[in-house]
Amino acid sequence: MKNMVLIGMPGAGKSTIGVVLAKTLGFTFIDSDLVIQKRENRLLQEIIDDIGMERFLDVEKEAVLSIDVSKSIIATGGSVIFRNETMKHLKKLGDIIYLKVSYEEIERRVNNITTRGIAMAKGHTLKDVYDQRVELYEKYANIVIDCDDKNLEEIVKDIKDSIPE
Ligand SMILES: Nc1ncnc2c1ncn2[C@@H]1O[C@H](COP(=O)(O)OP(=O)(O)O)[C@@H](O)[C@H]1O
Ligand SMILES: O=C(O)C1=C[C@@H](OP(=O)(O)O)[C@@H](O)[C@H](O)C1
Ligand SMILES: [Mg+2]
Repeated sequence: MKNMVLIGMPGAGKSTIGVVLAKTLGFTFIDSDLVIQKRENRLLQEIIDDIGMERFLDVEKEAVLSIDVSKSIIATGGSVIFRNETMKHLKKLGDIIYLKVSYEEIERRVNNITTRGIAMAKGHTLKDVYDQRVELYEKYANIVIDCDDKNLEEIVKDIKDSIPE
């Protein structure tokens, strides 16, 4: 059975919503960030600090390519859209669902950009990251869920309602 893949900005809710969605559908939950951390045996921020953004994206790619599952919700990291090969693999696994959240709301939620592990170019602000990524999230998604002003339960319902039969 097909999987559902959640994409979107850091702080969009991929990990928190993904686990609840999986539970209500009877699916398995996978967070690609945890796959990376287990393979590398260290935290995301430590990897990014050590090898830099570009090589982190390759580490992320290899971790995602190792995911071969069915009937699962896959929460990805926000930077997953930067490697086309990574996204091709995820597309093969299932529907790509973009959790769309306004910049203002992301800014409210993400107040630890230097420690929560964001793959961003030197000198870039969170706004630069947002503006650069939005079109990529939209390009790869086949389902877009507007998440502003909605609680977790409402978003889970919207995702379930959006799934093609
Ligand atoms: N719909 C929502 N409304 C308000 N806060 C939310 C919502 N979804 C997630 N959050 C909060 O945003 C933060 C980041 O969520 P997280 O699932 O870690 O995002 P991601 O995995 O996309 O980076 C968490 O503190 C979470 O409680
Ligand atoms: O957006 C990013 O650059 C990243 C987001 C993180 O995941 P979340 O989106 O779950 O925070 C994680 O994959 C990594 O540290 C890079
Ligand atoms: Mg997450």
